[in-house]
Amino acid sequence: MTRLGITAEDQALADAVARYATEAIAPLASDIDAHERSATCHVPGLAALGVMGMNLPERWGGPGVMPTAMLLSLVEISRACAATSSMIGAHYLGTDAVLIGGDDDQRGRYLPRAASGEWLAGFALTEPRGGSHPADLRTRAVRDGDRYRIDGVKHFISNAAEAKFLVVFARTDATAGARGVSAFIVDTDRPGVKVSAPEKLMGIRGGHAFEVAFESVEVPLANRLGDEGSGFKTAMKVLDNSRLDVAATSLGIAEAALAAALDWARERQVGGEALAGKQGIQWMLADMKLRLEAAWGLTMQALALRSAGQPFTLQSAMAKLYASEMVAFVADTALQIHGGYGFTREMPLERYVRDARILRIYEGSSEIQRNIIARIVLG
Ligand SMILES: CC(C)(COP(=O)(O)OP(=O)(O)OC[C@H]1O[C@@H](n2cnc3c(N)ncnc32)[C@H](O)[C@@H]1OP(=O)(O)O)[C@@H](O)C(=O)NCCC(=O)NCCSC(=O)CCS(=O)O
Repeated sequence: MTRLGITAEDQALADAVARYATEAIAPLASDIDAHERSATCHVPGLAALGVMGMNLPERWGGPGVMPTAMLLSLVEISRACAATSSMIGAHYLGTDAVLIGGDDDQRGRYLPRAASGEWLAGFALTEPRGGSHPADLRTRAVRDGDRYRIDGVKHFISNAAEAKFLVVFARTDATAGARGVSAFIVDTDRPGVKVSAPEKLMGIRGGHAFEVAFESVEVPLANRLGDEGSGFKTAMKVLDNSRLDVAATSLGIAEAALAAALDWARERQVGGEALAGKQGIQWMLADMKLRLEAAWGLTMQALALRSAGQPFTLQSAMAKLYASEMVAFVADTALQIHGGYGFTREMPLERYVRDARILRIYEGSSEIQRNIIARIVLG
């Protein structure tokens, strides 16, 4: 379907990613899910297409494309395998943090090798005692001359076991709330970095997430991103971006679920008539399409503002909230249309439903998005 606001160049890139996703990613999606295999097996192929650095400008190793091309690519990847998209999203969280919060020395040391797929990145903000209110985080970074010593525990950190580096948010001032949080690039091979076994997840099972303990981990001053106390704002800016990646994942799963439901409705015969001939099914399909298109609209609006360099916190929160709730409805309704077959693991519908569930939770739950929206509209 033609969408306004997409250039021929963006579309051509997304089409190349779509071909790769269909040929190389989709055939492995069910196996990755069933055996909880890491979706990082796709990193070399994705890097060759420029996807691992699509959030980065050419100067730092990216292909230098607009955010729209990146979003369309994530939609295509999610249509094939949401776990792969989630793994890429976590990589973008880490590299966006270096791009946004770092200086040119840090960008030069880390970003080109992340864009080439040689190094995987992650983003360590969430802690076991809470993820929704990161201003309360307890991980500490204590300065000692030209280095910091980091102690604390982070939870649900995607990519951690395979990441070359994590951007870790830690408290440098115990009394300053959000203004007491600083961000650090931590190489995961530093002594004292301990990564747990992967969590047992309901969905996106190939997007592995871990608890990571930091036990007196020494980090050079040269790896602090920005000034002391600037880490919270860096995290918030990164999350403005990443919530659109979650919207893209939602769109991709929903596109796949709707396509499956349409095929099934056309082919499945009940009482000598295709399901598609029944008004009850038609109304389900109409509601799915309606909500999917509304989510596209909100996402493209947020992207247009982001591309224009304008504030888009509100639009990003609305796109993430609406798209992640939309895909829950679309995936569940697609499964319903498939009846008992949709409930089997022979078909991808149950995977779509499971994969979609996290999208209402991570990178700010639906409730957090509502808080952000309400705060902004109330002024
Ligand atoms: C809901 C929250 C936004 C509320 O935050 P706070 O109330 O604690 O902080 P504020 O007072 O609003 O802001 C403090 C400070 O930061 C500035 N700020 C806030 N938002 C932005 C922004 N979007 N861009 C730039 N700056 C921002 C604000 O102006 C203040 O600055 P001053 O001090 O006044 O100068 C927040 O708690 C929130 O977003 N919570 C959700 C956290 C979340 O999404 N966690 C998920 C982590 S990542 C993940 O889940 C995936 C991990 S992975 O897959 O490995």
